[in-house]
Amino acid sequence: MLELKNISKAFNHQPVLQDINVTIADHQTLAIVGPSGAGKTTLLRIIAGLTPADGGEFIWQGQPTTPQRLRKDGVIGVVFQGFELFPNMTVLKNITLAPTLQGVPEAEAQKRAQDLLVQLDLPDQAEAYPFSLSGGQKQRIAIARALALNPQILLYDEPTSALDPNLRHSVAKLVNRFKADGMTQVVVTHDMDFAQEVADTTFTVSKLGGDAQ
Ligand SMILES: Nc1ncnc2c1ncn2[C@@H]1O[C@H](COP(=O)(O)OP(=O)(O)OP(=O)(O)O)[C@@H](O)[C@H]1O
Repeated sequence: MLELKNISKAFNHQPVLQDINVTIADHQTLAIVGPSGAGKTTLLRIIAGLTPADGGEFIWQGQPTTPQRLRKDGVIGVVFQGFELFPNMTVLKNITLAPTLQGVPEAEAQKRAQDLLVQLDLPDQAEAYPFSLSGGQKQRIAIARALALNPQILLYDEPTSALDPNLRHSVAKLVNRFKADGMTQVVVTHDMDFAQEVADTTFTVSKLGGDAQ
């Protein structure tokens, strides 16, 4: 369980998040929803250790921690909204790069990547480059890349927004399949139908400080 207590964040003295208290329960899916500009992505980036909070506490399995430490320890994996695959690398290399940089032997990283590709229904794409893949395939590669580091919490930023609307249900099925396998997941989304399909708990971020300038 990861607890966030009194998390706050401002950009240019404009408060975006104030006193956010939310618990990410083990083996469940938390949906973070709220209006555009409310700070959903900012909250996800704070949890991922990509944006520092201005204040607040993080408690992981009962112990105080920081998101930067969780990220360093491989607790958290992130699937970015635009997938952010490396365009000059094959699918296989996209998935094995981070584990090999962390010292996992190449052969072992490749074996895990191949297993993930099978699991995600992309067994024949290992040597393909991202440009040749559909949006749905790119997303599954981005998920495989995040899973390659064996995270305990998987975060997704707007997983349906870059996809054809009719893929929404297949993404929801995937998220629910991971949950059945015991994964803890956090999904930032503005898509309430999607949130309803996947979430055990929904956390609404309210808009502070008016519209972005
Ligand atoms: N790096 C930054 N520098 C300055 N302002 C930022 C930065 N990142 C986000 N903001 C501002 O913080 C506010 C919240 O942005 P954020 O992207 O977290 O909202 P969101 O709820 O995810 O919105 P959307 O649903 O439109 O993606 C916005 O006003 C945005 O302009």
